[in-house]
Parts: sequence; structure tokens; C-alpha cells
Amino acid sequence: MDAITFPPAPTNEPNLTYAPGSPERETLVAELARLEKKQQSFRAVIGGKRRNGGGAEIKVVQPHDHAHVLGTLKNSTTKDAEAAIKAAADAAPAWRAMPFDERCAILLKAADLLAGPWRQTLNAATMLGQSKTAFQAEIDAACELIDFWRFNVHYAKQILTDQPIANSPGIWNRTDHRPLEGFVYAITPFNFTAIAGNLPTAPALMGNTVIWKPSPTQQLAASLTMELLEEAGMPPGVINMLPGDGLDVSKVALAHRDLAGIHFTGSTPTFQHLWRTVGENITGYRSYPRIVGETGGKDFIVAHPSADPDVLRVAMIRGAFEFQGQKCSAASRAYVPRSVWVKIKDQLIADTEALSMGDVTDLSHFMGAVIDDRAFAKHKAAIARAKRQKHLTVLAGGQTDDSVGWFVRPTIVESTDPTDQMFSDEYFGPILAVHVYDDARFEKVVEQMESFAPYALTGAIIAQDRAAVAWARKTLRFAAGNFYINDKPTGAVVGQQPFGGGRASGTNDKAGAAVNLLRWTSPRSIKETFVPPKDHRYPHQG
Ligand SMILES: NC(=O)c1ccc[n+]([C@@H]2O[C@H](COP(=O)([O-])OP(=O)(O)OC[C@H]3O[C@@H](n4cnc5c(N)ncnc54)[C@H](O)[C@@H]3O)[C@@H](O)[C@H]2O)c1
Ligand SMILES: N[C@@H](CCC=O)C(=O)O
Repeated sequence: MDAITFPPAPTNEPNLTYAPGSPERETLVAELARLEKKQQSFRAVIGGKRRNGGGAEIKVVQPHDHAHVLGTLKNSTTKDAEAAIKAAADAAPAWRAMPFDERCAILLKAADLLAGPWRQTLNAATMLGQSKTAFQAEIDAACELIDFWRFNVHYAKQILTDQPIANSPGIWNRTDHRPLEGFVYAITPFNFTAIAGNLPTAPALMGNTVIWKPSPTQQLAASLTMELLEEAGMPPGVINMLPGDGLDVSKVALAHRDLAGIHFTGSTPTFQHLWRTVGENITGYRSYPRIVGETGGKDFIVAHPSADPDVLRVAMIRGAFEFQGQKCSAASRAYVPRSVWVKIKDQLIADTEALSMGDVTDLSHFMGAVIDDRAFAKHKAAIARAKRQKHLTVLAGGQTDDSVGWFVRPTIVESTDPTDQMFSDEYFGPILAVHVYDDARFEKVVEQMESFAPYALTGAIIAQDRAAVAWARKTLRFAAGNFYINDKPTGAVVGQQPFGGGRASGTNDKAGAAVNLLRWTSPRSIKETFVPPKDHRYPHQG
């Protein structure tokens, strides 16, 4: 008989420092050398079996050294997608029937494997493939993914124990949290190994089987995540990984009767394309597909005249430039009162110019390269435009160089016009637009920026005046799904600041929280009457 059990209580995985001489640094350096040396073939995983996709070859390279090929993959085709969907359907009955505790144990084991023997492998892969520094890889590939897996078990258990609170006499009401009927299509972005690992596993934990389409530029870490999950005991067919650009996979998956849900993180245009296609196909599905998407941002820092200048300067540098500004949460627009600007401007420029950028296997760097040639071209064009416009002044950075890697210097652009496109368009790179305003206009400036960008992902207020903090918190209530007071707008921690945004930034089904897991269940209400009536007549009938 199944006991009522309590999984280990989750706690956040502590960050290792990688300081010179630390044991973690030594292991990481060895893993970097090992992974750099071998060119891999990244194959699809369908029903637990490896196979090459049937499409064209795609090279996976190091962004900071793009001549260095980490491996190759073959694009997944419609045939691969059909095989993966069949494998997911074949695996579904046994996976649904597996006791919940066993599913939890697989993810808890995956978390422990990642905290232990796999930690530096996934960190090194994330550094090489996505050009993250050691610290940026640690907070993503190790800590955030471990936290997702441990906290999701805790939240899933809460969902299952959440049962009806009322029972009429002689009746027992129960809720059966069923998985969805069909497969979940998880499509993941390049920028976070943790998000890539969470999107397929969260629906799987709730009993669903999954088609996982990672980003080609994140394929090294994605393939290793798949291996780790297999070592943790994830049965064949529960998560089927299809490398490549996803175009052919979507042709099949989005038109399939059994599409039960989409778990997406990536850009707003891609998400809108997926949603539109589902809309066009709506009459063909068995159930209405659940659509969960976390998308773009134009994340802000607003400083009040009472702001502590040092707090503001650090929030701007770390918030805008860590991981080359390629966090969806990265600050890309700042509004600074003139009285504070005069105190920080010189130091902000000097600190920005001093940020060291280069090959991330040299652990002394603060930043690496942007992800690919497309991103590089976009940032280069945005900077060139800024140099041309009269109302824009490039204060720091502005240089780009793609001869070895896709390097974009951290760039600060001052704008006299807060309606310039730099305050509304997502560039997803190390470019921070700053509007300096007269102190007395604080409220006017906040009211203008509140909905100037279509997004509402993250934002921060930097102020010491409590009334100003309270006013901004109220006025900016719908401008950010994650709102920070006297801190940078990046670095949300699972279990502490559930992450996600509204408006064009997504459906705000907070990753790593119970609300997200609920989307992957279809509750069934069960009423049992112990002594049912045997006469159809009611008392008022006399
Ligand atoms: N809100 C969040 O939580 C969050 C987190 C991380 C990244 N992001 C956003 O992600 C974007 C950057 O990531 P990206 O460049 O990987 O985004 P992207 O939209 O280019 O790609 C995301 C994924 O979608 C795939 N894709 C694209 N078209 C597809 C199709 N037709 N069918 C199937 N798959 C398809 C890509 O291959 C990739 O795997 C930014 O806009 C950023 O703000 C948001
Ligand atoms: N947890 C991360 C998520 C970033 C997404 O790209 C942050 O809050 O910075």
C-alpha cells in the first residue's frame, strides 16, 4: 500500500565561488579542457534511442571563438517529429501509472547528480556553448536547475495534497490531478541551461510525456542534460529531444491532434507565431492545448532623486552587462535624475570601460561574447544607429569585433528623448539606454515609461525615500512581473522570487512555482456518496 510521504524540504543550492585555488575551479578547468577537445555529434533522443536527424547539418561553435566547433547536429525533420510523438504516446501509459513518489525521486536524484558529479560538466558546457563566465554558469546550469528540480517536487506535492475542503455528510470529495491527454511540446531558449532543463521536466513531473526542442546554440548543454536525466532514471520516451531549428518539428507537432500543451521560453515573435498556429489549427485538437510562454523584455531601472548613487551604479552595470545583457531580465533602459547622474556618470563610464571581455575559459573576464552572428549584427546595427542620431550619445563602449568571437563592448547610450526606440525595442545584448531627467519630473517620467515598451518582465526602483518607493511600487504594478527595490532586476531565485512577466513578456505562469505546474494537470473532481438515495422523490413533494 502507498504511504503518505514527504519529500526532502527544498533549500536553495549555494553558489560556489571559483576563487583561485578553490577545488571547484580546478575541476571546472579540467572539464573545460575535456569538452573543448572532443567534437561531438549531437543526436536526437527518441524513445531512449539516439539517432541522427534527417535534415541539414548545423555546427555548434564557441561564441567567443567561433572557429572552434564543439560539435554538429542534423536538423530534425517531420519524420523525426512523427517518431518522437509516437515514442511519447507509447511511453505515456507507464509514466502516468508510475507512482508520483517515483517520478519525484528521479528529479531529486537528477538534482543531486547535478549538485555533485555532473556540476562542472554542465557548467563547462554552458561556458563553452553559451559564453558564460564561471559565475554566470554556476548560478544558471548548476544552482538554478538544481533548484527547479528540488522546488518543483515540493510544489507538485502541494498540488496533489490540495484537496476539496468541504464534504457534505456521507460524501467524500477528492481531486485527481491528471496529466494532460497528449504530449507537451517544450521549446527552449539559448540563454539559460536551467530554463532548458526545466521546461521539459516540469510537465514530465506532473505525469506528461514531452517533445523537447532545444536551441541549436545551447545543444552541448542540452545533450548533457538529457544524459544526466537518463542517469537519474528518466524512462525512455518520457522526454524526447529533437535538435535543430524546430521548423519541421512544429509543422507536425502544432498540427497534431494530441498536442496537449506548449511550454515555451524565447522571443515574443516566436511565441506569437506558435500561438497563431495553434489558433489556426484549433478545431483539430483533442483538447485545448495549454499555452505557456515566457518571452521578451525591455527591463528598466528607475532612479529617484533619493537614490544611493553607488547602489544605482552597481545595479546598472551588473543588471545590464552580466552575460552580455542576454538575460531576459537584463536592464536595458534606465531613467536617472540629473542630481544623481552628475554623481555617477564618470565612475559609471570608467567602470563600464574597464569591464574585461574575452574567452570565458580565461576566468578573469567579466563577460564573454554574444551568442551568434545574428545577435552580433543586430547589436552592431543598434549601436551604429545610436552613433548617427543627434539625440543619442554613446557614452561608453560602442565597439564591436567579430574576427575571433562575436564581441560587443558593453555600451551606454544617453538619450534626451525617452520615446526613442532604444526604450521600447528588445535588443537582447549589452546595450543600456539612459534617459537623464530633471529631478522634479520623477512622477511624469515614471508615468511615461510605465507602458512605453510593450513588455512587462522585470524592473527596479532605486530610492531611499520610502514614500517614493511606495508610489513607484503602486504606479508600476503592471509594468513588471518581477519588481525589485534597491537591487538589479536580474538574478531571480527559485522559491524566492518566482519568475515571469505579463503583457508582451508572456503568460506569467511563473517558472519553478506551483502555478506553472498546475498548467500541466487537468484536475478531475471525484464525488463518492457512501449511502446513495434509492427514491427519486424530494420531501417537498409530500
Ligand atoms: N521571459 C523569460 O523568462 C525569458 C527567459 C529567457 C529568454 N527569454 C527571451 O528569449 C529570447 C532569446 O532567446 P532565443 O534567441 O533562443 O529566442 P528564439 O525565439 O529565437 O528561440 C527560442 C526557441 O524557439 C525555437 N524556435 C524558433 N522558431 C521555432 C518554430 N517555428 N518552431 C519551433 N521552435 C522554434 C528556437 O530554435 C529556440 O529553441 C529573448 O527575447 C529573451 O527575452 C525570455
Ligand atoms: N533567473 C534569471 C532568469 C533570466 C532569464 O533569462 C534571472 O532572473 O535573471
